[in-house]
Amino acid sequence: MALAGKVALVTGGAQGIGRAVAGALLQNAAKVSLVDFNQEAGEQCITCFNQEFGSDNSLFIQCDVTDREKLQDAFKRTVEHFGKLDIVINNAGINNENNWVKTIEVNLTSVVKGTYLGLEHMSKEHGKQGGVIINVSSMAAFLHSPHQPVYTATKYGVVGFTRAIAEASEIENYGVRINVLCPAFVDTPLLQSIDQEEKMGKFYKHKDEIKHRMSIYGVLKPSLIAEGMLKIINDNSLNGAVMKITTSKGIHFQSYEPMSA
Ligand SMILES: NC(=O)C1=CN([C@@H]2O[C@H](COP(=O)(O)OP(=O)(O)OC[C@H]3O[C@@H](n4cnc5c(N)ncnc54)[C@H](O)[C@@H]3O)[C@@H](O)[C@H]2O)C=CC1
Ligand SMILES: CC/C=C\C[C@H](O)/C=C/C=C\C=C\C=C\C(=O)[C@@H](O)C/C=C\CCC(=O)O
Repeated sequence: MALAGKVALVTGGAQGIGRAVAGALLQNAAKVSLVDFNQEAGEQCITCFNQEFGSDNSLFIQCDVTDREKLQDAFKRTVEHFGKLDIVINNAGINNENNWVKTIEVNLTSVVKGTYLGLEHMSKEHGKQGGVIINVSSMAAFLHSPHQPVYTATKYGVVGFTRAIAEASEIENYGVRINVLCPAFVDTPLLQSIDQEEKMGKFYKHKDEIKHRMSIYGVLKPSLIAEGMLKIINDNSLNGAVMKITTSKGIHFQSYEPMSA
């Protein structure tokens, strides 16, 4: 998919990985709708993007992705503003073992909802032109974190859901490619949650073990994750792909044995 003129909706786009991929999309002449619940971060991000890329190419919509009606409205406002939707990146995520219900709502339930909303606005079954969806998981879906059991579960779930709905899209000829991206540790504000007892709960006493893993596995730059996302968007052959990004192997893909009876 050539990026110039394409319209992307990025949840959690106000900072971290979401902001990095939004900037990369704008640098490639796409237009972006940042959907984030952090009003201050969103306004600061949009101010920077408007200065660098012009005021017609970015939109910030304050929205908690766990509020289904507001998320539905954010998609609707994005299409009303830019006239169409081509790319959806379900990126918003949290690390909160102390409020694991919220963690499931943000990291998994909202990714499912965002995927279905993306299909509503891009799928041929709704008379639309097609598109691409990227759901953000984690390397925690391959190397589970004993100190983040619910976070780990949500990221496993994102991989499984994405692989399944991608095959459904192929079978039903939706015209929408759906892929999942699994980064290792990335240098974003999310990492601060490791030091926050209100986020780690009873696993807080293990924070140094997580930091030890980070020292072993390294910490990636958000720009490399953005590079992986653009690779997925630009490669029309990718559907149901599980991209992994690690310091040891860079951007690579998980392979799976063909399904057999
Ligand atoms: N930072 C890391 O080490 C890794 C992060 N990831 C995943 O990447 C994604 C992005 O994470 P980061 O950029 O690192 O985090 P971040 O905390 O820097 O940015 C996340 C953004 O999502 C927004 N957000 C959180 N909950 C929201 C909600 N309910 N509604 C709307 N917006 C919400 C935040 O306001 C923030 O702007 C997450 O799904 C995370 O699990 C995956 C692997 C590694
Ligand atoms: C507060 C931050 C919380 C979570 C951050 C992130 O979502 C969690 C990451 C968990 C595990 C990261 C593992 C990283 C592994 C590597 O970097 C690889 O180099 C290890 C080598 C092989 C992995 C085997 C494989 O590729 O399947």
